[in-house]
Amino acid sequence: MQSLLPAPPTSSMSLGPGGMGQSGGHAQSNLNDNMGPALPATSMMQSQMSNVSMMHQQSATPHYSSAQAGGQHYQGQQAMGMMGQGSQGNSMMSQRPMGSYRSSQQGSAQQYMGQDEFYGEQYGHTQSSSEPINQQYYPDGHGEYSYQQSSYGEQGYDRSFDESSQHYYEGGNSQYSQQQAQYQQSSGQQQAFSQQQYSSQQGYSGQPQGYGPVQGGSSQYSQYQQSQSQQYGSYRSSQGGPGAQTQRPFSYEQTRHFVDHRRVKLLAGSGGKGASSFHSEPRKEWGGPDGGNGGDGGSIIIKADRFVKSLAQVVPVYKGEDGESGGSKNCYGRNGSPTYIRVPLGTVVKEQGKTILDMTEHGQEYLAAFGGAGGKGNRFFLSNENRSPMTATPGITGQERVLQLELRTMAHAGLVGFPNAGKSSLLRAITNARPAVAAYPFTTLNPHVGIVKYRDHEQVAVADIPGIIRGAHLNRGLGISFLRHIERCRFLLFVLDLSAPEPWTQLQHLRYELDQYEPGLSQRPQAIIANKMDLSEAQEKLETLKSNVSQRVIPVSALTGQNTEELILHLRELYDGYLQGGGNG
Ligand SMILES: Nc1nc2c(ncn2[C@@H]2O[C@H](COP(=O)(O)OP(=O)(O)OP(=O)(O)O)[C@@H](O)[C@H]2O)c(=O)[nH]1
Ligand SMILES: [Mg+2]
Repeated sequence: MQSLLPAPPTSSMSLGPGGMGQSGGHAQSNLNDNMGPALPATSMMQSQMSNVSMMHQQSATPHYSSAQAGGQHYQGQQAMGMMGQGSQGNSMMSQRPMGSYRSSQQGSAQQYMGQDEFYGEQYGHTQSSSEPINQQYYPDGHGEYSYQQSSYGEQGYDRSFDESSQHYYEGGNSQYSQQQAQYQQSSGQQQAFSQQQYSSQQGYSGQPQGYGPVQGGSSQYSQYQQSQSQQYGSYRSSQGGPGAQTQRPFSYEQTRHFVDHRRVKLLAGSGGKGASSFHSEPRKEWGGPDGGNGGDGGSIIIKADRFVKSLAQVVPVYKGEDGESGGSKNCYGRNGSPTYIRVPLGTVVKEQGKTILDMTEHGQEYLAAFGGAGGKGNRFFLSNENRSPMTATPGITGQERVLQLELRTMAHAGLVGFPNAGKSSLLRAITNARPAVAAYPFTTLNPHVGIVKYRDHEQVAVADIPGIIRGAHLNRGLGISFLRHIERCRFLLFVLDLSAPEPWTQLQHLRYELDQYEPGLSQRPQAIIANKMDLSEAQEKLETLKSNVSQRVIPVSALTGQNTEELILHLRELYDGYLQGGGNG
């Protein structure tokens, strides 16, 4: 069994773009093979490219140089970070005039790098480090922000620019970034571009504010703040209780981009109308009806894509392309092209609360809304009885649906514990995943997935999810919305903090919260991990803990790496048990 121990952990993944997972693409296929039918291809798609920052900059260049909008997005987000400092937002801008700074940039790639430098100036941090050690700069949660920033380049690796540019802004953030980009730009030409980009990329309409010419920084900004706070008002209510609001600074909502549920309205394209016309040419006055049929409307298709990490880029409304109208001379209208909604693997499609489909395989498609059939031209109605039909029918309206999309992380094992128990530290200790670690609660805001690789090439995916606290099922803390991510985990690793006064009560509370979310969830195959064994008081508590629980307790120290081998081996035992059980139970 000892030979199964991995050498050093070599691969990892991060679910959210905020993660710093480092697995290469090749690891994905291996894991997919091992995940069994219940866990196909899942978390693999969620892996991210290695984040050597110099490589980011290099490889980000083609992306950004090909689309200027990227620079604008990024600018907007940087500006958000600054504004996250509270009232410093404006004053910082005055320290460094953004307009002239931007206008001196020659291309988007340079803008990107320039901002990096600018960011470094402001915060004393650059993206040159692959470690998410930003907490030293942002003890109040800005670490998460900068962390997400550093993963920006990673996004560019494995997705088209459009996807990555939309990815970072949940709800109104994209609007915000556009406005901010506009705000920062002094050139009228650039402003025009920004407006155009907005309408074409985001497809929003009726958002008057922020689209006119810049009227002066402060008024524009205050206008923004109003709309932004409204947008986030609704977001907060769906995400977390009052605890969540007080725990995180304002920038948390601004920069949060991992989205695991979306409600989408789908309006498939309507069919084009049929034409009514008659052929006419010299010496052939009554040439008969020649009105062509209209084209069919474009359908809307949901497609699972392993390169998509979250539902952040899914917009609230999708409108399919309408079919073209038929024309004279028997010309048929063109069919509307299908519209694709790309979603991560593990997305569950629901309608009115009922699960319709589970998107678990890369490339899997679901035709969610049918386009309407095109109308018939008058040629269609030609018959022996009626030699000159005038009738032409309009196209049929496309199907309309409202669906809920829910992302559920797919991993073999889920780390469950109170905030600060050391879940992220543990994931770092046993895999190469690099979730942020800090001494304040709720450091982790998105699920992260790391891979434990064994010498026989088996791979076990371990998910780190945000901390759960007592009353989480009543939406305290970050609530239990994240529990949906461990719903699919085949086994649970309860991480207990042995520096807490009574770690065993933590265990009871965790089990209770899990069962409140889904009865029986806490009964999955599990191990209890007694973390922080390096502390002096831990040994004594370990004995009490062992006497209080019947399950196996594995004492470890995520900080020093002490006894993590036992954990890795036990993980493998659980995994083997899962495979023997058919791989789906
Ligand atoms: N002494 C000691 N400290 C630890 C150990 N593991 C984690 N810590 C510290 O505990 C604090 C919290 O660690 P995290 O890994 O961020 O905890 P978490 O469970 O991921 O926290 P949330 O993300 O907030 O839920 C950090 O300051 C770690 O350095 C350990 O084994 N020993
Ligand atoms: Mg954490």
